Amino acid sequence: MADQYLLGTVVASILGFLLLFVLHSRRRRSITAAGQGNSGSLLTGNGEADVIVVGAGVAGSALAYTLGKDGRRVHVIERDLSEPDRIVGELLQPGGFLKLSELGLEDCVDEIDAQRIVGYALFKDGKSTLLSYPLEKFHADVSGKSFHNGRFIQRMREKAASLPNVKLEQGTVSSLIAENGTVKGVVYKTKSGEEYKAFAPLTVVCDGCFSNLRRTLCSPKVEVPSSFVGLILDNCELPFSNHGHVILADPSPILFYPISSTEVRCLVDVPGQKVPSIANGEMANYLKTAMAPQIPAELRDAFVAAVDKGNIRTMPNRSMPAAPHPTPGALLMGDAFNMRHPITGGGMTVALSDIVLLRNLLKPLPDLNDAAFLCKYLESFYTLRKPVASTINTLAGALYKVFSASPDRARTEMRQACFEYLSLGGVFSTGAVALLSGLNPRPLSLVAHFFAVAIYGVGRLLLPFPSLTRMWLAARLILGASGIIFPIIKGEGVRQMFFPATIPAYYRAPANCITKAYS
Ligand SMILES: Cc1cc2nc3c(=O)[nH]c(=O)nc-3n(C[C@H](O)[C@H](O)[C@H](O)COP(=O)(O)OP(=O)(O)OC[C@H]3O[C@@H](n4cnc5c(N)ncnc54)[C@H](O)[C@@H]3O)c2cc1C
Repeated sequence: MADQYLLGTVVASILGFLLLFVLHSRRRRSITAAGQGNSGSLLTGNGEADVIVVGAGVAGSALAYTLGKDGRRVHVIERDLSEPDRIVGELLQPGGFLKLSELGLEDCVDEIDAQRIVGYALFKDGKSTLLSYPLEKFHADVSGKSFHNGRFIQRMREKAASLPNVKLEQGTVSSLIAENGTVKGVVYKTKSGEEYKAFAPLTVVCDGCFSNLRRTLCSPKVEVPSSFVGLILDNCELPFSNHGHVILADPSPILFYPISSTEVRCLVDVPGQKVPSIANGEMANYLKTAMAPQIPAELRDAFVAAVDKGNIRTMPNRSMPAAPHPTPGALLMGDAFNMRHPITGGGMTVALSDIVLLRNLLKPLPDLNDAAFLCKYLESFYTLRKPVASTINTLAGALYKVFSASPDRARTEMRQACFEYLSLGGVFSTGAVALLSGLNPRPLSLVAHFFAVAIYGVGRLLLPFPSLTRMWLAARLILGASGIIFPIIKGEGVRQMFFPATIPAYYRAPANCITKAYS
């Protein structure tokens, strides 16, 4: 009897101990309220987060919020949680704002002194033309938004971190953890130098244009056609308020747009891989002697004052077509995945559009644990994103070339034709601006407008009296236009860009896919 009593006590103690242990470890596993910079040790061990997001820039913070809102447990690891101060991502196109709204993040442009942008003013050889975004069909709030990039990102980080199932932690991810070709998580270091591992069924790498982690997940073919040199003009009035300003300068364009109620961002494009040195004054000299004379008179003094003030920043303009290696357990997003020349300010629109698509694809999945299935399932993501992403990418590459000066006479004619075509107004400018703004990113419309510009250029050359020289120039113009656009389209993938209908229905319909996979 005493033995039975003793045995009962031991069994009860063991059960009690096990129960306490389970309860304790469950509490440890729950993801802590975000934004507190909690120790990463809470999240080591498989299955404790559903998704790890590397990088909380534009893409990472928007993704963390949207997946968190859908009930996923998200662990975001960001190298630096302080407010970024950079010259990138300061003008969100109206199409990007619509995507931001779809994600429920539209209030992130509130209270940051963001400016409403309703179109562009294009300047060439002392003439200007206004190109309005076709916003008539949209709610009054919809427009382009320009702001300090860091303020916008902090708002999105705060919003993601306000969800109880999102943990936002400061740390630098050094590598992905892979087992038998499947990514299981990441290794990261905190600010104090401690190294941790975090595991999740899905790791989304959003570590931006200088990504160190993308190498195993894609074949990066990065090109750097030019750099932007950034200045801030204080307390100056733009010739056309609430408009982005594009100056078709020589050798390449200069942009102006407001980023707050008192500041105007100026980005001067410098072609090639190298920029004049800022340290020895070469840059200031270049800006004042070569660029300032090409700037509209209303802005020149403020431009020179900004150069003299000395806060000159540079950033390489990179382009990289998306070339993923679909890998179980991991995905690339944002600039780590795909880049285009920033002349059209399309990067954030593509990133946000990709996030909306990914969110929609993941929504019906009850869990993300079957890495092989998820990887196969998400192959559709790469195809479905093409019409939007490739249109914006192709337009950026093509417009940068057309807007840049060239010693080639045919290219000079194409540049002039483009300015005049856009100045025609009506369907000619609206169609092109609808593409640029991300409001109607359709590949066929892009090709139609591009060749309409070329044909307009041919008309300028041949009418009213064609000569042999002009006919030859017109032929070269058409060849030059084809030489600009077709290689970019080829890089983007012709079939996926123009024939998305050829995607097997299996991939296009998440619901079918799940029924199939789980039946
Ligand atoms: C000069 C220039 C101007 C531009 N202007 C515009 C514009 O006006 N409009 C527009 O739409 N687009 C613009 N773009 C493009 C736009 O900036 C990008 O498309 C956008 O910022 C991409 O977002 P992202 O989240 O991928 O990268 P980012 O916003 O750069 O975020 C990457 C994040 O990852 C973090 N990170 C990096 N490595 C690690 C690591 N190892 N571990 C943890 N965290 C890490 C970084 O700290 C950063 O916070 C511009 C680009 C350039 C170069």
